[in-house]
Amino acid sequence: MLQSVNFFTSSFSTLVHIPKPSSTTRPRLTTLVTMGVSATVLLTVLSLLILVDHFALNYARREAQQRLQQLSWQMRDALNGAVRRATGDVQLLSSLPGVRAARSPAEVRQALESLQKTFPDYAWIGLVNPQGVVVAGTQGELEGADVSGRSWFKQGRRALYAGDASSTALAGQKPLSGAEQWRFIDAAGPLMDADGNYRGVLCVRLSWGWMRRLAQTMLAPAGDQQYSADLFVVRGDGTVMLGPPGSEEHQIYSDSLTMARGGASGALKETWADGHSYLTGYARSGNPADPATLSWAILARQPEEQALTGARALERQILLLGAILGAAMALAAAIVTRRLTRPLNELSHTIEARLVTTDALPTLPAIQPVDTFHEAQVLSRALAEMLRNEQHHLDALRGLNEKLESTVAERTREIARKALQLERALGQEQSTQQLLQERAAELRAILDNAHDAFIALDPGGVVRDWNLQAEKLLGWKRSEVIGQPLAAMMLPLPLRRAYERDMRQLAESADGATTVLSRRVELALHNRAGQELPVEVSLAYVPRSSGHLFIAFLHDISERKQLFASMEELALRDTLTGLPNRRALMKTLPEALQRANRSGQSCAVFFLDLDRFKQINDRYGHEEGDELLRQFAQRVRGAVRKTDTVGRLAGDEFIVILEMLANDAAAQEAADKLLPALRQPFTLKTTSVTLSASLGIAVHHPDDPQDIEMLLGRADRAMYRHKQQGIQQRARR
Ligand SMILES: Nc1nc2c(ncn2[C@@H]2O[C@H](COP(=O)(O)OP(=O)(O)OP(=O)(O)O)[C@@H](O)[C@H]2O)c(=O)[nH]1
Repeated sequence: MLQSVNFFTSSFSTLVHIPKPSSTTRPRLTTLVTMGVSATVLLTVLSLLILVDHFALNYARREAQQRLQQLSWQMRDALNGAVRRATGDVQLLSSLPGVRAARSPAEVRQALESLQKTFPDYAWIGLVNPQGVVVAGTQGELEGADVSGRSWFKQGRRALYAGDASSTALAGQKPLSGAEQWRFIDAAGPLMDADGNYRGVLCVRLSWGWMRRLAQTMLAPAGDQQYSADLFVVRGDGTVMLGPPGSEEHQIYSDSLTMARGGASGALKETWADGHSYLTGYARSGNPADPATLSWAILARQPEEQALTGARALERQILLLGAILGAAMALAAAIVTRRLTRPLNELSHTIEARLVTTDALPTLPAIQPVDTFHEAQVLSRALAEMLRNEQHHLDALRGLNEKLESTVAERTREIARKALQLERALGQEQSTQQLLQERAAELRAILDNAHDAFIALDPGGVVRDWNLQAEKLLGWKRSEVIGQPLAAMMLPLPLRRAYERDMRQLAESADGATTVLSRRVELALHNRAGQELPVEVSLAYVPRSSGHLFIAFLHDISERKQLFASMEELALRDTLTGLPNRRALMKTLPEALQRANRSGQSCAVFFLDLDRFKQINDRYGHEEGDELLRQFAQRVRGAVRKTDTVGRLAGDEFIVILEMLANDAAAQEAADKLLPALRQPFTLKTTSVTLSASLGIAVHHPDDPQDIEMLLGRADRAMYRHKQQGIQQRARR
């Protein structure tokens, strides 16, 4: 039963299609807007931070690299300047008359020492004679020493030369005053007299301490503020000449070194052998083609993290500032949003309050307009208008509801009626179903007890049903054949093809089905043992919704066939003598003629007729006559070959068919043998008789026409002539 619906028990929210607000699951507009604005502000600040951070770091890195590059250039220029000054001083000395035309070593020494005073970092200045022995040296050092093996002496003989002197080169000699750790820069050049004659080699030895001080000055330009960078001066073989503690006298490898050696200058970021990342400025001093210069690499490096210290500090400041700014903006957004959405909130609260209080009231409460800003004003007025409309609709719906209730009641009664009808129909359906089941059981029983075998086939020739009689007749159990193709199981091969063709035709044409199905056909099937079984089949066609069905009743006709065969046998036998009768002879004789034609060997027909047989009948009675006929037949049968045919034509007339004759005379020979045998006495029941028979011969040659009437006629006429001769002979006697 359907329940009627009262619209006026449902709530106002249902009528105006506004679902009741769920404050626990749905966030308020204020919250959403505040969260949205805050998230936007935070995202903006964060993006700005990332961008500023990225650009600040890149800028700081570039700045640091430029500083380091400039540092390497300054060091390079300082080294070049020092070497130029030393070689220039060698040239200056060689041009001084006090040196070129000195009369004593003391005079030379004086000139040398006055030069040393102008630049205290000259550790030693000396003049060497052409043999390589120091003639004069500042403070008398090394005078008399043999320096012919030194590079600067060998190179300085030919042209201006600059090179470094290691401690090993001075091994075994006392260190020069002011020298630092046995390391110097040597500048040497030839000394020529006024006439251009070679007078020896001048050497200026620059202390390494000068270079170290220069490096310190560069790294601490303001004196108290140390620039946290390392300076490397690297000789051509990669050995550090000047560098941070622990690196000197060791070889280094880096990309910047390779670049500097190639003559390039610049700055890059690279990882050094200690695994740290450095920014490195690089440059090369001197010129490899000029022996008066030092072609060394100058590297200025700074750990990347140190180079970016300032940028990192800026990064932290921006982060802090951004966080404060973001929080402030989010707070501001929340305040502004709250103020903006306040009218909407008021409207929402008003509606919620109405929704809660007016559920069961027939009249809807009014909505007060909100005038705070335009959109809220429009919204509140629209809602108020909508509510007025809804009130009209409510009134209309009330009327409709009353109509609907009566309609629903009517429909409910209608449905109850239909349900009752359906129930009855179902009851009928059940009884029909039961009837059908009973019919099916009856049919099954009929089929199983039927005298004939029953087989049902689907359109594909597959067995669908098989009764008990079919099991007995053909040998297969029902369970074995259901679902199997019939033809493959029990039809001989030639029949199977015809069967399949017929099945196809039946399946394709309904007309074909009726023509085939209206007939009874005899078939020879194979049973389970493989024996041939003659059956008479009557077919029926059962159309169904899901594919038609062929049903066949098979009747065993073995007995009928045997009876028919024995009747046919009887019809061809003479009942008195047991010999083939006239009908049989009329079938046998054409076959014998055909065989003669095929084999090419003649055959012959004897026409035999008993002489005066009527008298036997008349004198001794018919029974004795019959007996005589029987014995006569046996005697003829015994006097010819087994392959020859002996038959009784009628009364006392007999026919003998002789086949496979070697020649025409053979027939006569057979007759000559037969006739004497027939003249022997016949012992009957009451008496013994002797008689004769007349015999006519007709020979059929292979090429003769196949005319049995003509052949029998010839034999008959010959017999007649023979009989006439017999009569005449008896008359003469
Ligand atoms: N007992 C007996 N007699 C038969 C049978 N069929 C025919 N006959 C008799 O055989 C006799 C045949 O006689 P015919 O054909 O006149 O000739 P026939 O007496 O032998 O004289 P010819 O042939 O001229 O020598 C008839 O009297 C028939 O009744 C039979 O089945 N049994």
